[in-house]
Amino acid sequence: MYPIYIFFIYSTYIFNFLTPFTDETLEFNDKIWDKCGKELRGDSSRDGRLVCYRLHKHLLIRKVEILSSEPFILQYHNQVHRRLAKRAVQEAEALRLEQLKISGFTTTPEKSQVRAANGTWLIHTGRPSFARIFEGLQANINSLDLSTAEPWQILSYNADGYYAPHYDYLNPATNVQLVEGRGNRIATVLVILQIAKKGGTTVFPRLNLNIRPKAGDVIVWLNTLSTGESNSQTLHAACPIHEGTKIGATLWVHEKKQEFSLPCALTNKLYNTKHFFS
Ligand SMILES: O=C(O)CCC(=O)C(=O)O
Ligand SMILES: [Fe+2]
Repeated sequence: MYPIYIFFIYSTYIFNFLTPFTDETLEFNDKIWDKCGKELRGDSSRDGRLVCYRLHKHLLIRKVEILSSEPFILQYHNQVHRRLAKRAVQEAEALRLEQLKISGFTTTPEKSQVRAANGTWLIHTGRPSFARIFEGLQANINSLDLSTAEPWQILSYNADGYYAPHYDYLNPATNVQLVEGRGNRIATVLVILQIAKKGGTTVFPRLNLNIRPKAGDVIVWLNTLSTGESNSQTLHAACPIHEGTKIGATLWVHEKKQEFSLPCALTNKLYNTKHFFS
């Protein structure tokens, strides 16, 4: 069992050099972008799996869709109220969003960067709307302790913006301090604050899944198997924006502190619904 870390060193919040786990040269080609324009439902088309559950604390009904069971990908519908999402967009726009540097490799020189978006980091409670969204997420996602997440990463993609195929799982060799301190990025929580008029879906090419969320939806997925190994099926990308601006805010949640809510890997390498909705 992992030692329990109570304090995290804030100096690890200097993140601009963080790299997604792109050791293998990823295909950055039209085949992946082709999937962007399609209705691809992954394995969720096999049977209807819309799960509704009641949040006891707030007496609210939530609708959660299981988009993929392996890896586990959930869409929380209308998790963030429209007005709150709008206020968060205004707060995000008032921050200094700049082209965040991120390194990686692509195979086409004209798209030589991994991401074309403006963005910034923001601590969880750094702005009132973001603090409320964070609190709402924590009340809904019982199985993850979000306090181990890195600060919000707010991304604003304008026309022609995109985020090339990548894993959120970090390369432990190049992110030693963060991975040793908190473990790797076990989960990603992506809050959609504003959608583009055209384009900008979130695609998981290896799962044949192209997600077209609404503003206020939250997509949650697990980047690892329950053994802690990275799951290469989680390769994903933000499709190019053709019109309008897409704004999202991501929490990358780390392994440490999740020991008691998620299963040990004694028999089963995979997570399932009971770990999320019990
Ligand atoms: O904006 C998206 O659709 C994807 C964002 C993403 O991959 C991330 O924040 O890690
Ligand atoms: Fe990502």
